[in-house]
This record gives sequence, C-alpha cells and structure tokens, in this order.
Amino acid sequence: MTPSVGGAEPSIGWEASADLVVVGGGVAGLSAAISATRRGLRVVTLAKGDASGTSTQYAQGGIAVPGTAAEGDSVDSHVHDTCEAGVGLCDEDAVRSIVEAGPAALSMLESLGAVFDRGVDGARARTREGGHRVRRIVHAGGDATGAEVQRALSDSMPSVLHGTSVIRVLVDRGDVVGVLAHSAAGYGVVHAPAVLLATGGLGQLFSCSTNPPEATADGIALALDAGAEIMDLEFVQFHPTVLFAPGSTGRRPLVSEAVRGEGAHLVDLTGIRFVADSHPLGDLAPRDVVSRAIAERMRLTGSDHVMLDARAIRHFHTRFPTVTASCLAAGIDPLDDLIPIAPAAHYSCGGVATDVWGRTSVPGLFAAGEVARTGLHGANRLASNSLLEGLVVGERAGIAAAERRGRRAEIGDVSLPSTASMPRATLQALMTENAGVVRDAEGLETVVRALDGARAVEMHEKVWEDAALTTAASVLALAASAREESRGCHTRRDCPDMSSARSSRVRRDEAGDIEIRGVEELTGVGRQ
Ligand SMILES: Cc1cc2nc3c(=O)[nH]c(=O)nc-3n(C[C@H](O)[C@H](O)[C@H](O)COP(=O)(O)OP(=O)(O)OC[C@H]3O[C@@H](n4cnc5c(N)ncnc54)[C@H](O)[C@@H]3O)c2cc1C
Ligand SMILES: N[C@@H](CC(=O)O)C(=O)O
Repeated sequence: MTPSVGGAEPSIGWEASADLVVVGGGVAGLSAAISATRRGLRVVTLAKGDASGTSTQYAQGGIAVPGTAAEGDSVDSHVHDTCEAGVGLCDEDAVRSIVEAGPAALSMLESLGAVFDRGVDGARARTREGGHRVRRIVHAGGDATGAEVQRALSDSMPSVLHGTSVIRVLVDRGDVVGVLAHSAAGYGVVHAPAVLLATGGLGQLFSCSTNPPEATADGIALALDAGAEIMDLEFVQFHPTVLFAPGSTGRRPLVSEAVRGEGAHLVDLTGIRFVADSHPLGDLAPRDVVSRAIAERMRLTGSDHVMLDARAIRHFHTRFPTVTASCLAAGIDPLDDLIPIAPAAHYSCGGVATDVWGRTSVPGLFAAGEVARTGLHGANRLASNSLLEGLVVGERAGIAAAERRGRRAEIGDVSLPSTASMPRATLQALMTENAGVVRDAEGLETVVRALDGARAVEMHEKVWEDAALTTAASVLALAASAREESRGCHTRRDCPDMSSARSSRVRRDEAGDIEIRGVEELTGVGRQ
C-alpha cells in the first residue's frame, strides 16, 4: 500500500487550546462532550457537517436497552443475542459492560429532555428487530429515534464548531498534543492532551448507502496516521431493507427493521417468502443472514431488488412516519403496495481498537461510536446496539479524558503529508463491485491492486475525504483478502467455511505502509 510521504506545511491562521478536543457532533461525540464538560474539562467540539449531517440524525428503529424480568428480558438475554449476532468475535466482557450501562444511559438522555414513545399503560414502548429474541428496543417519534437523540444532545451542547474538518491528530513523542483542522477561516490548530475521534462510519465507500455524505471514514485515517490500530474493518454491515429505485446511488432511505418487527415479511418478485427457512428467527434473523438471503434471491431470479410486504401493519403511517414519507415520495403507499428494497452499506462493525472507555493504544487518543471497535459488535452488529454504544462509551470517554488533564500539549511543526487518493466515484464503483455483500479472492485482489496504483496527491482540504476513504478501502480490502473464511457480514463465496475466531489487526509500520497482522489465523475450517 502506498505510504504517506513528504509533507507540505500549511499556513496556520487560527489557534485554540482545550483539555479535550471532540471530533464529531453525533451521539458519541456529544455524549462525550457533555460528560467531560460536566467534569470541568475545557472541551472544544469540532464537526465538519451541521447537526443533521450525522448518522445519528437518521437512526430509525431505536435504542436496544435490556428490559426487566417482568418484561421478559434481562442483561444476560441481551448479551446472548449480541454475541450470537457477532458470530464468535464479540468480546463478552465488553458486551456485558456496555449492555449493563444501557438503562442508565437512557435515563441520562431523558434527563436531557429526550422523549421516548410510551404505550397506553404509560410504560416505554418496545419493538423488535433482527436478531433480538424479545421486544427490547425503545424508540421515539415512531421511527425517528435518531432525530430525537440528536435534538436532545445538540440542545444540551450548543457550542459545537460546525464546518470544521479535522485533518490530522498531532502526536509528539508518542503523546497526543492536539489537532490540525480546516474551517472557513483556513487551517488552524487546537492544542490539547486528549482527542476523541467520534467521526462515525464509512458508508461513502460504496455507491449506495444509508449514511449521510459526511460518512467518509475520516477517523480511520486519522487514527492510523496517529499510530493506532484498526480491528475487524472487513465487517461492513449491509442493511437488508433499503428503499430501492432503479439506477439510484448515494444516500438511500432506510426501511427500518422494526417494520419487520411489527409483522412485515420479505417476498421475491413472484410473491414467494424466501427468508423464513434460512434461520430459526425467519424474517427477523440477524441482518447478515437476511442480507445474504436477499442477495442470493436476487442472483437466482436475476432481479435487482425484492419486496417487503407491510400491508398487514395497521396504523403504518403513524407508527412509521419517516418510512411512510420516503415511500410516499417514491409513489408507494405501504398500506396498499409492496415496498421495493435491496441491501445497501449501512454500518462499520470494526474500527479503531479501544477499550470500553474509548482508550486507544496511543496515549491521549480516544475513539467512540461507529468509528471505534470496542468488541461489542464482533463480526455483525445486533440491530440498535449502535446508539447504545455511542451513548455509553461516549459518556465514559468524556470521563476517561480527565486523566489527561494538565499534560503538556505543545504543537511543534505541522505538516500535511501527501497520500494516496482515488477519485470517489471510481472508488465507490470498485468497492461496490468487489467488496459488497458477497466477496471472493479475485475481486478483493482487484481492489488491492487498484489501490496500490492510486496516485499519491498533495494533501489539502479538498482531497482529504477521498484520501481517507482510500486509506479505509486499503485496510478493508487487505483484511477481507486475508480473512479466508465466511463469518458474520463478511461472506466469501470462495471460502464458505469458518476458521477459529480471530480479529484482524491493521496499523501503519515505521515506513508508513499499511500492515496486517495475524493473517495466517484468519484462514478457514468449519461451517458458519
Ligand atoms: C439510516 C440509519 C438508520 C440507523 N438506525 C439505527 C437505529 O435505529 N439504532 C441504532 O442503534 N443505530 C442505528 N443506525 C446506526 C447509528 O445511527 C450510527 O452508527 C450512530 O448514530 C453513529 O454515531 P456516531 O456519533 O459514531 O457518528 P455520527 O452520528 O455519524 O456523527 C459523526 C460526526 O463526525 C463528524 N465528522 C466526521 N469526520 C470529521 C472530521 N474529519 N472532522 C470533523 N468532524 C468530522 C460529522 O460531521 C458528524 O458530526 C442507523 C444508521 C443509519 C445511517
Ligand atoms: N435499528 C437499525 C436500523 C433500522 O432498521 O431501523 C439499526 O440498528 O441500524
């Protein structure tokens, strides 16, 4: 892989200092900023997009939080479902730690003014999604949970500097000392002994995604550049039910899994139910199982979509106002019509390796939310566990960052190394063709070769996102090539078997090359 080389010196137009820089204004970043501010830390929160330019804003189904025994649920049951969906790669201690903290995180959100839907008995309404054995997912505004979470957190943390992109995390003698950023005022630096990456996902790697345009994997590139390790990036979750329109690309509207939780089911274009037999949970099997079943059905029938039949759901329009609006805009009324859907890139299960307090291996560098890999998701995230993780680990990272208070944070010379960058449309087509729901060695090799040939460009604010996507694609392709097995949301048509469970680990070596470790352990025996 092409290493970072050279280093132009940007002209620094502005400067600030803080105890903690939070990079990102979604659920993880804002939870951290609020908790650190409450502990008296001086926090600077930077976000390249506005408050609606987050995946958090678009979250639909809800937040998975274990219910009580009276509700037929328990922490153990939630841990069990999470680990089962994660197919052997979850860290059970991390899962338990995060799941146990769910009820307190929900109360914290409510104390900030978030309002969740309640049933006629006044108790929080709970729905089901894929992989959950019980109804444990709390929701707001029917299917507008993310918008309510974002509103409550943004109202509580109004001081976010939107329109500011972080381009480098600055490290001096192994310790974080701040960030280099770019805004309308030009390049600037923030001196700080602690930096939290809460930059969200990487959906823009693919031609069709549920993610907003801001989801360009920046945190992966920033963390690698700073010396941190990336784990399990090959596990990209493709959401099974994304509204289909012929030839469409870019951000596509989601049709929440909760629609199936309330009774909808999938049929092919001839009306045959085809998911029911692939898993004991049928249409509510974990997401990877359903996406694979859809991809296989599309391949067998030569179609580019299948159908979701939600006509039996009474009150669809009021229960799912967001999905209704997207469908009506496309000329489909879910009460009368089948909804055309196809899988699309949705969530990055892997990311920057952290503990459950957001700490990475680089002193002073933290990561939380979708960009991080805590061990909660393993090879396939359980539905609605992401907002939970963002709330819990975000808040904890804000606490852990206090341990860096008072450390030296002097920024010396700042450079912008040139780096490999592939034009976005070319990269998306390459990844969609070769690294989607079903992969093989030949396709992944094509990706690795193309990325090896990507031109090194001088880094500046206009190429930054494409360069970050190119770096993330390199990590993903290397890890997916090395993983000669099928597990969770990484499916290899040439390697259908499963090996002993191991995570992939990638970092930059001393020459700046992207290096993968533990490759020999990712090679397969035994079936998924
Ligand atoms: C359509 C949709 C529906 C979903 N539904 C659910 C659901 O029901 N339940 C659930 O648990 N999960 C759901 N998810 C997943 C979940 O919403 C996300 O994983 C989660 O919100 C991510 O939160 P985050 O704080 O990590 O990142 P985000 O909310 O994506 O925020 C990222 C922030 O980082 C900023 N940023 C990025 N790069 C930079 C940079 N270089 N410099 C400065 N700022 C930067 C962005 O501007 C943004 O403010 C859904 C996702 C989508 C897309
Ligand atoms: N809740 C889902 C999204 C959905 O289907 O509503 C998620 O966790 O991504």
